[in-house]
Amino acid sequence: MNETNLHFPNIVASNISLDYKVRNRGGWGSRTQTHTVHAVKPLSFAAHEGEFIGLVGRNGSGKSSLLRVLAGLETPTTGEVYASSKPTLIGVSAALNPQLTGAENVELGCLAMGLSPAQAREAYDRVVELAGIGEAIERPMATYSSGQAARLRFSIMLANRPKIMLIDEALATGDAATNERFSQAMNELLDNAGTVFLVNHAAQTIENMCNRAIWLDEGELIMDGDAREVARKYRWFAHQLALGDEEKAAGLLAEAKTLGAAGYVINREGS
Ligand SMILES: Nc1ncnc2c1ncn2[C@@H]1O[C@H](COP(=O)(O)OP(=O)(O)OP(=O)(O)O)[C@@H](O)[C@H]1O
Repeated sequence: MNETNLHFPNIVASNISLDYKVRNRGGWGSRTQTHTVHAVKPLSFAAHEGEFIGLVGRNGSGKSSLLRVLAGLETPTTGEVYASSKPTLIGVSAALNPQLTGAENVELGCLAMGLSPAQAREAYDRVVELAGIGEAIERPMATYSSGQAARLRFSIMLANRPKIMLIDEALATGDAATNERFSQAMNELLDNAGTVFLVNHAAQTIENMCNRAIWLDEGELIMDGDAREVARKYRWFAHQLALGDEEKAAGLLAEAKTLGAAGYVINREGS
């Protein structure tokens, strides 16, 4: 990615946070209590044209919640999101019908996303080729494996050529050839001044695909910077946790935080 292309922000998140109110049911005879989960703690960033941003963090760290706020599916508890066009969250807005064939769903999905019938017809071959599910395209979607369904859904969403795309784990299900095609499709989107957010548990995927990464832990923004640097630090942290060395992991987290977030977005533009 050419650094000089990184100019205009497509999304600005200003001091956004998200709390969920959760009702805890106690044991037999005890009263129901309500408590608050701080899924995303106040954070800010700007995401620019041409940026492919990976979100990393352990389970429950707030990655999906952040995507839902960016997509406008959750109202942030504090702060605001400004976007240059409506972000598309993969998997949510495709109103697909499991009783219909993949081919019929391509048509339905394209129309549901606002393409005209002529545009839907024009997009059809592109979508089917990108999904790469072969003859299964003529079978009802109810018969699809979860990977095939995810690939078709993903390809339909791309047919609309969204400028801001939010992807929650969708790529985890593809084989190497599919992922290669998806990566090409996304590079096209990035070259056309788009911005992509990708949640993926594999730090390696983030390192390979993204040019920037944000690391969340317990809803807090730990690091925001070069994908390679963030992914490597996160992987080392996760490795220590997996080994059961919580003290070392806590030290790495604290160190990453000091390298941290502040200034990355503002400084990198030289503005
Ligand atoms: N609808 C909800 N109601 C209440 N709490 C929720 C809800 N959705 C998520 N949470 C809580 O918010 C926190 C962040 O969850 P979130 O799904 O955003 O994490 P994540 O990083 O995407 O996790 P994972 O990697 O496991 O998918 C967790 O503590 C989770 O239990």
